[in-house]
Amino acid sequence: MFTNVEHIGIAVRDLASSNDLFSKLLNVLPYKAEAVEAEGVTTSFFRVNQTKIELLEATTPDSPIAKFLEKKGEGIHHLAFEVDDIEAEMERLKTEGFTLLNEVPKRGADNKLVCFLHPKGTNGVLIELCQEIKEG
Ligand SMILES: CC[C@H](C(=O)O)C(=O)SCCNC(=O)CCNC(=O)[C@H](O)C(C)(C)COP(=O)(O)OP(=O)(O)OC[C@H]1O[C@@H](n2cnc3c(N)ncnc32)[C@H](O)[C@@H]1OP(=O)(O)O
Ligand SMILES: [Co+2]
Repeated sequence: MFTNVEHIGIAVRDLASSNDLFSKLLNVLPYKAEAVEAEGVTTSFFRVNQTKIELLEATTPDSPIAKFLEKKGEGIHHLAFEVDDIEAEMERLKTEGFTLLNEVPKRGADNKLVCFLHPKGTNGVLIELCQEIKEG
């Protein structure tokens, strides 16, 4: 089940200057910075009540963020939803005809397991599913 919008992903060229900009805009400081090597990104997270903003800077030229910036410039990159059971949702969405970009949940930032859906099948919006990794 989709439970809420987990974060809005924004592709930026320079994390330091975008951190300053979003700190001024939101009047809060980022609560976390985290590199996700497998994605070739460094992320910075802001929280506004229940909503999170994830700023993403590319760390490799072949990163999805680098390609996005090349093609579209800075801007909203993806919409992430929290799900209660990512494997069940991936199965359901596959049955519904959505294209999964990874067949197995992969480790994301901010202690999550994630899966992405191809934007071609979601009206041009890159969708990310996130499930909190419960320690223990
Ligand atoms: C996981 C860590 C962190 C987290 O929250 O935990 C993240 O969120 S990391 C975020 C970065 N990682 C990803 O985005 C992984 C999933 N993305 C991909 O697999 C690719 O970026 C993909 C398949 C969406 C696009 O791949 P690529 O750019 O190589 O292909 P094309 O350029 O041919 O694009 C195909 C088609 O899709 C359009 N496109 C690309 N990116 C986006 C986007 N972010 N939103 C909407 N549409 C997008 C692109 O324009 C092409 O359309 P066309 O009409 O053919 O131009
Ligand atoms: Co994300």
